[in-house]
Amino acid sequence: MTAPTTPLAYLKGHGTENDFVIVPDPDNALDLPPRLVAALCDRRAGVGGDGVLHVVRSAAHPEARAMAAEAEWFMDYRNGDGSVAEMCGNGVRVFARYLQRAGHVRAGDLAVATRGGVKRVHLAKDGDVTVHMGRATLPEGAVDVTVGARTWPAYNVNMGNPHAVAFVDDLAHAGDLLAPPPFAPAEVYPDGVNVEFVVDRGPRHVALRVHERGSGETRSCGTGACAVAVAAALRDGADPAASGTPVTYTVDLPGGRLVITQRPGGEIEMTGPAVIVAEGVITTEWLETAFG
Ligand SMILES: N[C@@H](CCC[C@H](N)C(=O)O)C(=O)O
Repeated sequence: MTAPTTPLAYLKGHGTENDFVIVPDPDNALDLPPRLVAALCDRRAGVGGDGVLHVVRSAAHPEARAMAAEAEWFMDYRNGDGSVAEMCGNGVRVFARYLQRAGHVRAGDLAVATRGGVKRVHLAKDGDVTVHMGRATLPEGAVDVTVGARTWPAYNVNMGNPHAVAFVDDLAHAGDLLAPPPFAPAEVYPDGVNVEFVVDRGPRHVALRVHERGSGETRSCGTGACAVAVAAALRDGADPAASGTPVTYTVDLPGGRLVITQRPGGEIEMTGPAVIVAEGVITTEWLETAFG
């Protein structure tokens, strides 16, 4: 793998305004060091985005080779600071939309390999995209999240990546979210955590703000919306396994709306939009500066 030194094709996309720089690289020929990812995501000196979707054939990537028989394409997701994350729910929808646009897949059902396992996706040609996100896990142990003088107990929900979900009276209580909200005990999330602040909007309808690990406050987080739906169902005593019926929450985020359904077997589905905004070329001059 080599760091790119010739013009680099990219696209820009978003899902409920969680925005991504998409870098197609089917043969995994590019080295994308954290510094380059962070430079691409820079909103003033780069393209701008909450993260990078590196599009690679599963067979060409050491982390995805074992999934190649099930899913031809691997979403190598990176946060805006260049760090690697296990999963990105909005990213998977945008990734699928890119594959459709590039002619790699048709509308309908497909599979995408991620570090969080293979995700089944249903892709409508001009409509929303549904991702089968798998089951949440609920690691043991109480967690508190603090902003200023306020501290809340949080639900610890893992969607392949870690989330701390705090129900608050007012989304403004989350403050400016310019830094990761402190949590305790520190050892619960040794690799950091995504933190969601949630208010009720009505029956099975919530709204949230999120501070994402590695990206800061974003306009949406798909895994975060799923974690919030799981936490809300626990709080509300809405157990799909016990009732034998699916439980659906509407989740409003600053950048749009996601609909999250938990099936009786625990499987979670997320539905929402996925948009390709632009495509272009990163110049050699800029790449030299980014590596300079
Ligand atoms: N925005 C994503 C989550 C991206 C990864 C997250 N920041 C992490 O580090 O776990 C989503 O839509 O799920």
